[in-house]
Amino acid sequence: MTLTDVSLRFGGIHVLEDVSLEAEPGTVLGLVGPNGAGKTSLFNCISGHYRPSSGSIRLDDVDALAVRSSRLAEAGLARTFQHPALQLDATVLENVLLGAHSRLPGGPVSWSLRLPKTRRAEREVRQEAHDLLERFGLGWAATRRADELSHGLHKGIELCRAMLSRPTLLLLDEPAAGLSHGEVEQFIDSVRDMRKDFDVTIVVVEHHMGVIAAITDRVFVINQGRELMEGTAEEARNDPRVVEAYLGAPA
Ligand SMILES: Nc1ncnc2c1ncn2[C@@H]1O[C@H](COP(=O)(O)OP(=O)(O)OP(=O)(O)O)[C@@H](O)[C@H]1O
Repeated sequence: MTLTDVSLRFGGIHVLEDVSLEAEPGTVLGLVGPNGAGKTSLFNCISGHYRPSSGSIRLDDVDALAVRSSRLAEAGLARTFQHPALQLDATVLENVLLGAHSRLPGGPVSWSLRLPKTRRAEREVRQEAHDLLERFGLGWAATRRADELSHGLHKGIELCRAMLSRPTLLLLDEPAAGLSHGEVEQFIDSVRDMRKDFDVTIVVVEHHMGVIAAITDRVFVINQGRELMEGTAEEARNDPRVVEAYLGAPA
């Protein structure tokens, strides 16, 4: 994924100013910065929820700004949200299966006719959904209604749903927020596990610097809509400009 000179304005407010960054294939890039820095807005630009005022966004060889946002999943993009958006009255498995919509052959007509091709595809994605739930420690919850489960488990379900679309680029928005200590450990293990077995590039917004240090190859620090620095998590942690941006006073 490559962003070049991405700017975003709402009226007179400059939310992002000439942001350029690159996530190398197969790596994990952390996007960090104080509250209001523009991290979620940048995610919204990549996922097509916001249209930048200028600049370019490329996902591999796809010009993301030339594709309708509803088509970005087919181009390999998946994301999770700060507050998981689940169908609360559906089961965990049904929620995860929603992630497969961009992969299934045919349209609504072939689905309603239940053609052999669509039935076979449905069996395959069900099996994959079960495998993902097992992998992320949620196999036991497959038939439970989502509203019976905790916030931490909702985040795990959302991650399975995103992975079922077989993304090449996965955007995670504050995946560790509101998780218990044990759930944070499980999340870190899940990301390490995903890196081994899936060909996916991950960009993660996260305030929990322990998580950032544990899972990222590089971090991009943003402040007031602009790049502050880029480097390893360790370099960011020791950079006086970053400390100042977070604490609001010279280091
Ligand atoms: N739709 C919008 N209209 C107007 N201003 C917006 C809009 N979306 C975001 N902003 C502004 O853009 C700035 C950056 O917000 P953003 O949510 O991207 O920051 P963030 O770094 O994700 O913050 P946090 O860590 O608190 O989630 C804020 O000043 C916010 O008010």
